[in-house]
Amino acid sequence: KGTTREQRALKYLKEHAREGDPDSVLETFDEFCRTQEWAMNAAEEKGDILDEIVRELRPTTCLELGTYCGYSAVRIARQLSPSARLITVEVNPDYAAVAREVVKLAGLQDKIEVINVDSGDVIRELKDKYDVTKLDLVFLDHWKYLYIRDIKLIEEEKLLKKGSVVFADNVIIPGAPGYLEYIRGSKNYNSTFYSVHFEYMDDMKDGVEKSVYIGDE
Ligand SMILES: O=C(NCCO)c1cc(-c2ccc(F)cc2)cc(O)c1O
Ligand SMILES: [Mg+2]
Repeated sequence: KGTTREQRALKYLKEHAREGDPDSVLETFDEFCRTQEWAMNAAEEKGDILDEIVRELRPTTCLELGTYCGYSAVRIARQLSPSARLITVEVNPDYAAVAREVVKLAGLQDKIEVINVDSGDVIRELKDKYDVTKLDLVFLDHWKYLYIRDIKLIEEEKLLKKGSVVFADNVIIPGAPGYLEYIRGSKNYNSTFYSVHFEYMDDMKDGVEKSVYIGDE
């Protein structure tokens, strides 16, 4: 076909979603994944939990690791207040290119910055290069073996404050080696596990973990 699944998804969104309408982009993306081709978006059930976290937390500065096509970036940013923003990091250039288009289609390019780098490099630069003081919300959804490395980097950089939320996808499928043990064993977090369906698969169970930072700043 010469096109990638992500490019086919973008084409479908451009043809079927209402431009400038984030809700329409998300609904259309879910429809694509249920009727045309599966994709590793956070999807409806995980998305509803993410929506609730954003509504309750009212974050000013959000960091997402693992943009993919921008589904969860749009999901987060559509509820952000006017001055709030989301920095989303994607190491794969093809995914980042599609994500930028999806963000633009949703009309959220003023709230979302897609950065095509390795998460380990950008976390060290957030304060100096990206003008970040503290992170109110972190969404971990990138390579699963990097969750543990990157949460330790985020702590090392003192980017969390009391009440900051770290939300992790896929803690069951594929699982994030060492992450659950680390975060649940740490006195600096209060963690809650949510049993959810794996994206677009009503007969498969995954899990997400919400951890509230209560440690020293
Ligand atoms: O690797 C993932 N994300 C980082 C790369 O962008 C990822 C993978 C899967 C998945 C895929 C294939 C399968 F068979 C099982 C799990 C699901 C997800 O939600 C994910 O976030
Ligand atoms: Mg995921």
